[in-house]
Amino acid sequence: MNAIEVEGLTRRYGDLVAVDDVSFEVAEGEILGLLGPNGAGKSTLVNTLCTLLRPSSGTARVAGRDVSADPGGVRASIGAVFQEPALDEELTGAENLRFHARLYGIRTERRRERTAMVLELVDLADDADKPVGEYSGGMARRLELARGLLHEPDVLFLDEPTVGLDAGTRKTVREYIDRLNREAGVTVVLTTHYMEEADALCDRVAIVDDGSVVALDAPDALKDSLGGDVVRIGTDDPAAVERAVPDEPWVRSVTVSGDGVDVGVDDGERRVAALVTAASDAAAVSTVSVDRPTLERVFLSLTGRTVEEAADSTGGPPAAAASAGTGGDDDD
Ligand SMILES: Nc1ncnc2c1ncn2[C@@H]1O[C@H](COP(=O)(O)OP(=O)(O)OP(=O)(O)O)[C@@H](O)[C@H]1O
Repeated sequence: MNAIEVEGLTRRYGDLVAVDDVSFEVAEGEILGLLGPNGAGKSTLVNTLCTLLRPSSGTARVAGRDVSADPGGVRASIGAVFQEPALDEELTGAENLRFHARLYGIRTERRRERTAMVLELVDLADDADKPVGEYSGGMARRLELARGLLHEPDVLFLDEPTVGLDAGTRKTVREYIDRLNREAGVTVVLTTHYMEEADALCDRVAIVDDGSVVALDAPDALKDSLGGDVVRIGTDDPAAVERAVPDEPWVRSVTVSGDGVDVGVDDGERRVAALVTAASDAAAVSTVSVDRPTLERVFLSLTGRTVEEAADSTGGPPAAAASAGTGGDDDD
């Protein structure tokens, strides 16, 4: 069964169409990333699936329940971690969880068991009795992930789960998300504007731009759609190197540029030695590099804009967009 089925979903704010006729499915146990610049419509889409916003038109089923007809059923089946932290800093980690468990009507005897289990899952058992005010940003985010799992949801929604964390902590939080998915078997839908996060964590990535899903596939498949890797061979005789490129099925394209030759190949790292050997027989080779396609380049080829330009045009904050634009691990 699919964990999520979205059909023709549209959500407007007045005249503004924030989510525009979107359709997709998420399989049980999958990690789906919604990747796009600030203002693309990711939060609106997630909030609609979480029943915080009503669809303007179209349908969505989450864990087998329709968001419009059975919002209560959807809420009971999902966990959610939003951008704004929602922990009580004066309570300890364990108290925060027990409070949340009561809100969800988890029975007293089960409460203790579930709390211990989720704290273990995010490695916070030893810090359970510290006030959350004394937690680091990464620990607090891990506690939020644990809280989202307390009532054993089928689907966990995470809106920018690592935003505002430093690069090292982001990596750790990602590892926990991966672990929750594998060990708790929960389907995860997360929004992100970090290219490398989508690439590293998600089984499939939906690229969202201007309210639409413009592509949805596994990260490698999205990158492969660009035509593989490019081996760049620097030389002062590009014409000779061009002629020397072997006539093999794995060579997809050969392009001469001013000071070198770009060879499009299926698997750059495996082919680079053969290409350099052939090129060196024909001319002096000065530099060699392998350029792998990135999700950033996928975004550019699909939308004609970089993520940075797209965020500027939708009014997103430039600082966040800039870090997405480089795909780097710099802080927000
Ligand atoms: N409550 C609202 N009222 C009016 N317009 C809104 C509202 N919330 C969002 N929007 C607009 O809808 C569009 C999509 O916003 P949304 O927050 O869903 O994008 P996003 O991709 O999640 O970006 P971010 O990561 O910055 O939250 C934007 O143009 C935004 O300005």
